[in-house]
Amino acid sequence: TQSTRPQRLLGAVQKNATRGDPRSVVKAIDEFCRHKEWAMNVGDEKGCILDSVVSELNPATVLELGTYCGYSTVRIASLLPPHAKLITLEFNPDYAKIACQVIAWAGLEDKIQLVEGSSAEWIPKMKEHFGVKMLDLVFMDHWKDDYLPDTKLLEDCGLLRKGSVLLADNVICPGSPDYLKYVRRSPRYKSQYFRSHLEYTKAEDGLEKSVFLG
Ligand SMILES: CNc1ncnc2c1ncn2[C@@H]1O[C@H](/C=C/CNC(=O)c2cc(-c3ccc(F)cc3)cc(O)c2O)[C@@H](O)[C@H]1O
Ligand SMILES: [Mg+2]
Repeated sequence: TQSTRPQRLLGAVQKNATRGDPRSVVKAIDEFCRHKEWAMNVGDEKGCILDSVVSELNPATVLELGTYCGYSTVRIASLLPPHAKLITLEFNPDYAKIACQVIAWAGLEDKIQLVEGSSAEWIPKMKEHFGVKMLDLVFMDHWKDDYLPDTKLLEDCGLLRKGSVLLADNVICPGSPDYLKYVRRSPRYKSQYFRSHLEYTKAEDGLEKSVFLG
């Protein structure tokens, strides 16, 4: 049977990256996507912006919405302090299976909790099920129409505190206009646009960083 693109991406990681070396996993995926097959990872250019936001924040608890193949999961987790935790939600079982193996290859299983399920189902369970008190960082990279409803759900579930950071990918391409309007107009957020390019292309895209003001 034909392999899928995520399966071929995993193959590139297992062939070219060193087990236990997260940066080599990130590099192997970027090479694969730049020279073999494009895939919707945040990529190396926006990835550097992601790295700087994570490093500056030094978060103890991170939530990622939309694991896909685990590229940004590995990228974020490789920068977390020793006891920090990253919970990543992915509702496509085939993608979750690939991401799980990418995360294992990077040797980051201890920092990452991959949950197979939807944001709508699991955001309300964060506190009781994972013992999460507050989220220091949320990286949004799932369906773009769900950025806004899920942000409201995070607020309603009391998961954001003064200083919590929402970092959203693709606010230009494919775009999430309703989300952008909301965080830029709301007095409860201080929002900032980091201009960049759509992964592995010259098209404009960017990340929006929004600090919750409480
Ligand atoms: C709604 N709740 C959800 N809960 C859990 N997982 C969810 C999810 N929604 C989606 N997912 C998962 O996240 C991932 C979805 C990502 C959606 N991303 C995009 O569409 C996207 C698309 C592009 C893109 C840009 C230009 C273009 F021409 C074609 C594609 C670039 C990106 O960086 C993207 O992130 C999948 O793995 C999906 O199964
Ligand atoms: Mg994206």
